[in-house]
Amino acid sequence: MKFELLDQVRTQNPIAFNISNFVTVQDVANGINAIGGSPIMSEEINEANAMVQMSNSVTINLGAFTEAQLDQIKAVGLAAQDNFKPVVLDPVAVGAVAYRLERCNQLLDEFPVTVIRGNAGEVAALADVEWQSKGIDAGDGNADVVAMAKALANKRNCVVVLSGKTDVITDGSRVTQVYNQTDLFKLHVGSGDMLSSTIGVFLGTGADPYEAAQMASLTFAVAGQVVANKMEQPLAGSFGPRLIDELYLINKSTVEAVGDFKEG
Ligand SMILES: Nc1ncnc2c1ncn2[C@@H]1O[C@H](COP(=O)(O)OP(=O)(O)OP(=O)(O)O)[C@@H](O)[C@H]1O
Ligand SMILES: Cc1ncsc1CCO
Ligand SMILES: [Mg+2]
Repeated sequence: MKFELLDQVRTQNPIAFNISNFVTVQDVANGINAIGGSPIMSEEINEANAMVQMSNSVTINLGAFTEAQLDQIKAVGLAAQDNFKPVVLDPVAVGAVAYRLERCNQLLDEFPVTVIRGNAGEVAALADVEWQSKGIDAGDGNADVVAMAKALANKRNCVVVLSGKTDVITDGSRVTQVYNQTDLFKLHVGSGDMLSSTIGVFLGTGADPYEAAQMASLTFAVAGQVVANKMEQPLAGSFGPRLIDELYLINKSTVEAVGDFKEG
């Protein structure tokens, strides 16, 4: 685990370009700022090239895209490819809506992505594995989550972060599992979006994508667990702002001390 990547994020303050969704954009922007990145959002195709060129990474969240916006998303993806900028893709609810799955797979055919971050239902859908997704949530299934994360990583030649009670990070051969967690993540809509954009910030340091995804996932999970442990009462409404505070306060020593993971 490259714990020092957290310090690198703070020193470099990478510009993290996000195509976000209107539901969670504020939490995503503040989360990026708190961990040490510099967020910028845009939905305008005419500035797609400029946005990508000035940014250190791109995070594409498919939470609430429209058909019209797909042209911008494709332009951004192709610009990232041309400019060697890492891309995180968050395939929101592709396991629950066939239209989303079709458009997401089309995008993945059109440009390469560095990391796909989704819940089990989303990863299953992209890996063609049987699973019962539920809206934006993971839903239920019996498939082996490590196997399907690896299958997707190999299919799309990228790193996959499959989030859940345990987070699975894989490049198709290596697998890391992060055990830190709190149920409060599930009560805060957009925890997953924030995890994806946090991965984008770590990728913006120029670090190896697998190592960046590992350390971003561990830092985010530890931050949530630290907040939950400090809360007098586990309340959904105050978890969100306190998570942003902890993303600001968290340091390498805390992640090293509290981090609970297995690398393989
Ligand atoms: N069952 C669970 N118990 C504890 N933590 C969880 C659980 N499921 C997910 N998490 C944590 O919640 C965070 C967000 O992951 P999740 O899988 O909920 O993403 P998501 O479904 O895309 O969320 P959202 O739609 O709210 O953005 C991750 O840090 C993950 O570790
Ligand atoms: C609730 C919701 N609907 C579309 S995106 C989103 C936020 C979680 O990604
Ligand atoms: Mg999600």
